[in-house]
Amino acid sequence: MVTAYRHEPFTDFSIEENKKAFEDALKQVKDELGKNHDLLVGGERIRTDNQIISTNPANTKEVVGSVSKANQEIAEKAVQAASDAFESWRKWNPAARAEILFRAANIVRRRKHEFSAYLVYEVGKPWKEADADTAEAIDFMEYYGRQMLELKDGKPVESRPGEQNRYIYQPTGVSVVIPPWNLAFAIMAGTTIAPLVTGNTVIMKPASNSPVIAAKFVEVLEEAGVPKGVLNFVPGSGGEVGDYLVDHPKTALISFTGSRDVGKRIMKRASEVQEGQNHLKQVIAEMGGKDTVVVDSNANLETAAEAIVVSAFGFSGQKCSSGSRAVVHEDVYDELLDMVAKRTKELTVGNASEGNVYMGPVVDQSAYDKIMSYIEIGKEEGRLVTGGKGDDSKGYFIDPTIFADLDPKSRMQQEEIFGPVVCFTKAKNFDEAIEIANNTEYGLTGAVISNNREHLEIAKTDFHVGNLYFNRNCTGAIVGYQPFGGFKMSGTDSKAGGPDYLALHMQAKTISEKF
Ligand SMILES: NC(=O)c1ccc[n+]([C@@H]2O[C@H](COP(=O)([O-])OP(=O)(O)OC[C@H]3O[C@@H](n4cnc5c(N)ncnc54)[C@H](O)[C@@H]3O)[C@@H](O)[C@H]2O)c1
Ligand SMILES: N[C@@H](CCC=O)C(=O)O
Repeated sequence: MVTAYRHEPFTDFSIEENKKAFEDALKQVKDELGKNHDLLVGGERIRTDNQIISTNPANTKEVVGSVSKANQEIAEKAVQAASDAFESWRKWNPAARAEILFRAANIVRRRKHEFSAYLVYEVGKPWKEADADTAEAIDFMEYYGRQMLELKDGKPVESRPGEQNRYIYQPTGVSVVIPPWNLAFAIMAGTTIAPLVTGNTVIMKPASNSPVIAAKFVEVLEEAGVPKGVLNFVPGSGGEVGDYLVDHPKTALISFTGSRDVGKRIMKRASEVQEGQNHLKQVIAEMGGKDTVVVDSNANLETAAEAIVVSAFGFSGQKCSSGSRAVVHEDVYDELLDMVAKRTKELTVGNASEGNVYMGPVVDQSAYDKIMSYIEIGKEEGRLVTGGKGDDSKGYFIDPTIFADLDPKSRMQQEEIFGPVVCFTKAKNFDEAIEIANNTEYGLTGAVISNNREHLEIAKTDFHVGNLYFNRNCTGAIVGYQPFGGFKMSGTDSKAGGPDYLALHMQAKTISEKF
């Protein structure tokens, strides 16, 4: 019997002992930085001349580690290894596969701050965000392990006299897992272990900004007992290795999380049936967001201000769930804008490996340049209220930025910026606010801050997002509590961390016998 699932508690860094433990972990990891990490194919470690160098975005001179880079030849070996290993792994007792996840969860739990410290160095996470990312990775292992135990004998269907019917799940095959860099541990881990625990074999191609944390997790899964060939670790360029793996005729399942454009490309390529391929590929594609916090006329404005700041600036706005739009009833617009600006000016920005801060850097030069160019667009399309400055001399720092008075159709209110920028738009009434909230191509998260029950009921049916939050921020879904995934161009609504997720990695089979 396993214990009931409960999400991993977050660390309270206001407690001196916790703060000290985290500082110790940062020191320990600092001493380890710069190591080489190998590829893993068929259980064999491979070191290549071509390396991905991962650096700290808060201090670009600091090398976090180097990771061997695969080419198409190595990718091909990985597919063959995964295909061979599938023949035995698919027959493993699902409970034994789940036990590997429980073991892995405990390995990570025992070294929790160490993994979070890697996230601080590799993607510039503030402590709280790093701690939440590691906690979510643990949650995925604990939750999916338990989900597999529930699904292992299939689901009940009716039988009739003289006829017995069964409905069971079987693994799909070779799975290609392509995670993003932002929830660098949680999403990478969750999307890797879901196909594994359901009996598929995996080729994981990490994001190039976060390959070291992925390499560390691969080590954990090996230690926990994942057999050779079942998990293959193949860092490489999206265009070269990513396309190759997506196109491969032996690929049965693709689990992608990332931007809309790459997601669309993968969907299109995966639908092409290749020579020698006698199946259709299953694709999970979770993509971007342009998420809105709607504030009603009778809202508690303290709650609203807090929700907007947390949604917009948590992890520097680099979450698909980030609330980059605030749509506010005209009666409270000016007052709320002032409150949000005041809070925003108090936020601390800096290098989280040197001390705890609210916001770290953005992830790389190209993200920095893109966000700064949106800030210029914002100055033309709206009114700069606070922020707007950046400094990339040591790391990629951008001040938390607010623009006001944006047209709902402006580029700032339509395009995913993926940085610490929130744009305010005024609405005449609640209906108009929901209409504006729905007017992008995305449909991932949204929040409504209101004390009007009727309006909340309207939002339940009319606010078209996969994750809708009332009187709170629109980020931070917890595994097993708020299954996560979006509508429209935000993706396939797979609901990671939810009860339907594992089934997407399997094929349901009906067996009917006449006696
Ligand atoms: N909906 C969600 O659950 C969710 C979660 C996190 C991030 N995101 C989205 O992810 C984006 C940020 O992440 P990102 O910058 O890593 O996204 P990205 O699309 O640039 O990259 C995601 C992954 O795809 C790989 N890739 C790139 N080109 C590829 C190709 N041609 N074939 C195969 N793989 C390829 C990358 O190497 C990376 O591993 C944002 O748009 C964000 O909203 C969505
Ligand atoms: N699941 C995360 C977002 C993942 C995307 O970046 C959240 O709910 O904030």
